[in-house]
Amino acid sequence: MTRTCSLLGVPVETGAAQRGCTMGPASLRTAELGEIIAGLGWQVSDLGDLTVPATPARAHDNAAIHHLAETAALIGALEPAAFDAAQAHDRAIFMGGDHSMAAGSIAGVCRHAAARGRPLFVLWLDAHPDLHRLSTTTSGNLHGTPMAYLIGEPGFEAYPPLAHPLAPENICMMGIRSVDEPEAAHIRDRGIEVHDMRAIDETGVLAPLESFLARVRAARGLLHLSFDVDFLDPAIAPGVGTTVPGGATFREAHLIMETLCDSGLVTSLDLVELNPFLDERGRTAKLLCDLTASLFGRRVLDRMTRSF
Ligand SMILES: NC(=[NH2+])NCCC[C@H](N)C(=O)O
Ligand SMILES: [Mn+2]
Ligand SMILES: [Mn+2]
Repeated sequence: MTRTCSLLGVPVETGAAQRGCTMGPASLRTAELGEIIAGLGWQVSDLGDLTVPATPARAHDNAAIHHLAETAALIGALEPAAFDAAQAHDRAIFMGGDHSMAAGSIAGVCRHAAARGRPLFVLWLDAHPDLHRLSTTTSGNLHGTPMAYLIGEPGFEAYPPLAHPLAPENICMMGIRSVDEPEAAHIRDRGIEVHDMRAIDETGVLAPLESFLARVRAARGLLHLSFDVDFLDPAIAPGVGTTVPGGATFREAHLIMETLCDSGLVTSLDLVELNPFLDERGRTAKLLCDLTASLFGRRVLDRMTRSF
């Protein structure tokens, strides 16, 4: 039977410092994400873009925070949409949008996993852990907070209540190379598995990934991949507002996607932080499509000549 895959656009940029991520879903569609996945034998349904109801502004004790009400409304709208998409399709893709949306997509997928009686695991590919509480962010950019919310850190009363927190031991972060002190404290205290770029330089991506996948398999878990564009080196992926030098290479990223494909464990995916306003002739959008193709069964060596 043909396997099904849904695409949901989440055009939000209120969690970031710079504007532009609202164009992310359109850019991924222009780069033919849906057509590429369909070409690999999947039945693809584009669910269109999420609409988020307008809400009155809300203040917070932390005066740096901006767009709090918008972010809370986004999470409230995306959680049920993500739950429905995951329930109805074999794979669900959430096209961002800045990374604040992961608070809603992963919350919905967590509820879906719980409904199936399976634990949810998250592979977080990012330069940043996005583990700020509302009280610790100094930038006030709420794309720096979704992971803290999802693991049930305190102080998130302004966000929707979380029915199914994510177990910190079910998270694996790779590519991390920009961490603020309060985030480092959470990583230590909550025992989150983090492979920073130094570790990847030393071990490569395969060994830590395989051992995480073995844990997911042993627990009969569902696996969500949250892919922040700034995981990649800015030289190959310039279309993002929070570039950090020294990111993952083209080959490392494809190896991760192919290994995930072989595992058959990934059931949902965020593609976040794509900022087409900063991109160069669509090359970052095209690269994200190619990486997603590897996740859905394309072999990189078949298509090394594809130009972008
Ligand atoms: N999703 C992202 N790109 N997050 C970047 C966050 C950067 C920084 N830690 C902050 O809180 O402002
Ligand atoms: Mn991020
Ligand atoms: Mn990031």
